[in-house]
Amino acid sequence: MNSIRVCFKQNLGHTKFDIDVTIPNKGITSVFGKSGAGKTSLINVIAGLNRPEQGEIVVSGTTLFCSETKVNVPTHKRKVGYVFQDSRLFPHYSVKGNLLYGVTEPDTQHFNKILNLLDLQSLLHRYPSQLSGGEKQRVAIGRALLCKPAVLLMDEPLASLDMPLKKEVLPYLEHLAQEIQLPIIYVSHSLYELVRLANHIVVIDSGKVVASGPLEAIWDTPALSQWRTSSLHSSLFEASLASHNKHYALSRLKLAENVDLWVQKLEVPLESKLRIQVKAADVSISLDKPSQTSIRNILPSKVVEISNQDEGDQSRNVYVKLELAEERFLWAEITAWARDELELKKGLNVFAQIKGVSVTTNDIVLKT
Ligand SMILES: Nc1ncnc2c1ncn2[C@@H]1O[C@H](COP(=O)(O)OP(=O)(O)OP(=O)(O)O)[C@@H](O)[C@H]1O
Repeated sequence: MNSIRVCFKQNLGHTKFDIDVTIPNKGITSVFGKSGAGKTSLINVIAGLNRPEQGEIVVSGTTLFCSETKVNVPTHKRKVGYVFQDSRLFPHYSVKGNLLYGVTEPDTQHFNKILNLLDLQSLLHRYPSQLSGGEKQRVAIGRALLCKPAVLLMDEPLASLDMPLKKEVLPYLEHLAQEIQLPIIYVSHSLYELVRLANHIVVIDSGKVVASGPLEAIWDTPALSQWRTSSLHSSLFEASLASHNKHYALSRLKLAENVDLWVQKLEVPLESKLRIQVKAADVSISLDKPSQTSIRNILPSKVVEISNQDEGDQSRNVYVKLELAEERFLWAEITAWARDELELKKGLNVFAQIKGVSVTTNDIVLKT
């Protein structure tokens, strides 16, 4: 009942799709994978734009497609909102006309809520040709939401925007995910968008699901690690805001029982749930507990893995995986020289050090 089940088999061109995945019925699920992996085809099956040869699609207890019982709800009756890469607004309709297109039962309260969420009031009387790319996408999202869908499908909605415009639209998407009780399935191949937006991730390759789960759990698996360049090598944590130190403008985040991290002060309420990204390059390792140091975060941990950035090249930096608590791992990037001098090996107890100033608000995303 409280999930979205997508199970189907279909041959499209050279790709043999064989998908069987269950997606949570809330928050943002990112469908992630390289170009041609099958991301768009997956959401098109949910929307009814692709009809699979075999399978079952169920959204919140409603069967949209079942090959066995011959159910195939037509697209316009599926209660599915769809936002494409390009906004696909009607050029001869004003923003208001575009927003209300497809609305069968007017609901002023809902209309005003969506206008506020996406900040569309001042655009209502403009025409698409008078809007920026980011504004067009906000209107397209509003139009999809005004039809009161049971699920919102978004196919790389930021792909056609350049970085400044992406940054302009992203906060709206973050805000939307917190404010509307609606599952969003978000196709992307951007790690940046993934970290900012996704609660859950489904990684697709050649028409098959290679990983599915909460982002923090999948982040460290081979399904995603192959996407990370060395500058993006990092650890992801779910954390809650435990306290503020107003005097020193710092906030304390709880990563696990007895594992706290001081970061630059965050303007969010206590106990907020956050996602935090700690770059491996900002973590150093000490064998003894440093006593007189400027570094605020000194976390007892154990070495569980040492991997080379480039196997066989001993001169390069290495990545050390440290266990902070059960199922809480932190990556440190150090030189091969430091690894040898500290005689690091699996099972060794060490201290991880992270500067309080190295984790900034850019590395922290509010989840609730
Ligand atoms: N209607 C179709 N007919 C034939 N082949 C198709 C059709 N739709 C998709 N395919 C093939 O299925 C594969 C997956 O395509 P899809 O568009 O779903 O990938 P994608 O992951 O969304 O890619 P991109 O990120 O480039 O949009 C590709 O090899 C594509 O050529």
